[in-house]
Amino acid sequence: MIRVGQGVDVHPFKEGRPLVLGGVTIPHDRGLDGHSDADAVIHALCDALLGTLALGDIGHHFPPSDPRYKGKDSRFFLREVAGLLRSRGYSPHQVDITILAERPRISPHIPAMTAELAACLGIAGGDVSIKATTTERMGFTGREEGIAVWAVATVGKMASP
Ligand SMILES: Nc1ccn([C@@H]2O[C@H](COP(=O)(O)O)[C@@H](O)[C@H]2O)c(=O)n1
Ligand SMILES: C[C@@]1(CO)OP(=O)(O)OP(=O)(O)OC[C@H]1O
Repeated sequence: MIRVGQGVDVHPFKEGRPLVLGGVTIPHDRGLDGHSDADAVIHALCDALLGTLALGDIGHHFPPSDPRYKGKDSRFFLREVAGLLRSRGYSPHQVDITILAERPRISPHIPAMTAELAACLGIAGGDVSIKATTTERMGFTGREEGIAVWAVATVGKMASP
């Protein structure tokens, strides 16, 4: 049986922090603020994956009040979420992600991000779709106050051993 989940994450820009998206550090004059490395791509994807089995959200599993997650590489959260799904008999099948950002240009980094996410999830690169769009200078992303990410994921029941 196939199940579907969706997730959204938003982080504000902050000067003096690296910009990490999809497990990749992207050259830019500022990064995203957050308790972890603030990788909004991975956070939205974790929420989509958790949504497939109605398992709550990333903050429920990895509370921002927990000092263990301060500055944490978000690939850790993604691997943990994939493991949680597998422990319940489901594996990630396919993900589709849209990044809303006026700047920087995301498209040159999509191949590296795709490889990172596929490796964390144990799926083929062809099952990871990442897209980017500006919001034509409108709204908080258009004013470059932050970045927003939407993600959809499907998971499937694993064959019994
Ligand atoms: N931060 C971004 C935003 C967009 N792109 C790429 O540019 C194309 C055109 O974007 P529009 O917002 O004008 O539709 C889009 O198809 C993306 O491939 C990008 O790389 N980085
Ligand atoms: C990732 C966590 C980890 O403490 O913190 P943040 O980096 O602030 O990111 P957010 O998207 O607010 O999700 C909540 C937390 O799980």
